[in-house]
Amino acid sequence: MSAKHDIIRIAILGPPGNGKTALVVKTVSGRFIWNYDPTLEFIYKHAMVDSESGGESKTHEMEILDTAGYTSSVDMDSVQREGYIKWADAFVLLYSITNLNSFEEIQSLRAVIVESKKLGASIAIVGNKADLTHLRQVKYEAGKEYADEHGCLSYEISSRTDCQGSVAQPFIDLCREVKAKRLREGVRLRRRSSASRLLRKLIQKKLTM
Ligand SMILES: Nc1nc2c(ncn2[C@@H]2O[C@H](COP(=O)(O)OP(=O)(O)OP(=O)(O)O)[C@@H](O)[C@H]2O)c(=O)[nH]1
Repeated sequence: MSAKHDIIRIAILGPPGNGKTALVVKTVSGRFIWNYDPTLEFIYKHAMVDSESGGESKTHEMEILDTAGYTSSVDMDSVQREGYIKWADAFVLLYSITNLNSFEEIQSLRAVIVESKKLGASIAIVGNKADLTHLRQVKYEAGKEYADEHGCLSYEISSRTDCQGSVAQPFIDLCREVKAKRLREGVRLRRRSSASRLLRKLIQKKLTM
């Protein structure tokens, strides 16, 4: 069993009806389901094999929170939203390419997350329902440009038709990013504590001279 700090917590946020539950169900079970209870909120525990991570395959253990049952980020209880943001290491902000409002909505959500997560959040901007191109309201370039501009990962997916496993990619990439950040942070903290140990020794030496 892995240590608790190896588990990556990912919250899926976004306005309703754009496929948060469909995405998480597809990712963890490989199945697409048409109808869900919109008021349910779940945490799914999942392990995902990452075969491209540095040659040998690695497993990412994650908890995925499917948030549900609110009508917009403005309506979402701010305490509840703060709770989600505090809980998560990384975020999937999900909009539908067929719904321009949903794209605007996730931009407000990103701003709230960035404001709250002082240490920097790992965020994937994900456009769902890519199978419905005839109903497209958000251009591929618009999603990509927005994500690039704000240092986020970006994807277009279809939870319905995906059969290549690409719905899993945002989760794998977020896990890689969070693990790399933790590694860098660990090295920085170790460096800082050995530097302060050295400083303490020098001061002690000076005092005893
Ligand atoms: N065509 C198509 N339909 C999708 C896709 N993903 C989800 N849907 C449909 O969109 C509707 C809403 O999906 P949900 O997964 O319930 O959306 P949600 O964001 O979880 O909604 P709330 O739980 O109300 O917040 C359902 O009818 C899904 O079947 C997709 O990639 N393509």
